[in-house]
Amino acid sequence: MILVICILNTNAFQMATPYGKKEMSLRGLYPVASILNHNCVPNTRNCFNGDLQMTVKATKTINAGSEIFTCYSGMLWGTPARRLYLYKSKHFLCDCERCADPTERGTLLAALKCFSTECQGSLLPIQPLKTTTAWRCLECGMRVPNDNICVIQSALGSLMGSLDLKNVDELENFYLNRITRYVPRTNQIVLDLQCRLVWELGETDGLRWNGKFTET
Ligand SMILES: C[S@@+](CC[C@H](N)C(=O)[O-])C[C@H]1O[C@@H](n2cnc3c(N)ncnc32)[C@H](O)[C@@H]1O
Repeated sequence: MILVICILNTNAFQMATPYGKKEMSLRGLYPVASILNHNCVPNTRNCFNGDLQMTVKATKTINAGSEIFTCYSGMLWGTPARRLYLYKSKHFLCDCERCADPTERGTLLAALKCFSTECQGSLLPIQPLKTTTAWRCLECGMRVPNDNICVIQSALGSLMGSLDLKNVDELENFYLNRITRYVPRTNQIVLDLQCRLVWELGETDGLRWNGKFTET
């Protein structure tokens, strides 16, 4: 008899929270859960107990006969980031409803600032399921070729890579004073910074939430 065991997620997954110092990188073998297909709006979430046993819990009503989905990628990543990750690590291009919606259900997670200096609008992919799609400003309609978008995305990646994520003052300063010069507040980078800051300010000794973290 051949027993086939699938690895649910070949990437190290994090216990507790991806932002905390208590995080551990582990790999797990979960043969039943590994059967689940991916959707960017999944109807389940994975929970782990202290013995690392996994429970798959429904997050909404799942009618009989409907497919049970998990999410292989980050839930708060924008469509280009999710699709690239899924393609590189799982070898498929997701074409779910969320990926097909340029606004991602109005969340604008991948939005970039319009290239026109007179415009305050957000750029979004015109055809998000096409990897080389041009982007267009929701406000002024300006069309930007995909190559130019890639340059900005790569520069943002380098900018984020240069940040010391453990330095709360640096993170806070970057969040309050710099990042929104480059991307709209809806962008996944802003959300990620907010989550990191909430975690660090809430959980680090001496940095308890004290009104220091204020929106401007
Ligand atoms: C962990 S397996 C999932 C179970 C697999 N569908 C099976 O039948 O054994 C992961 C693989 O399933 C496929 N897959 C999962 N979700 C998908 C989706 N939304 N669209 C296309 N392929 C998907 C991809 O080939 C991916 O690498």
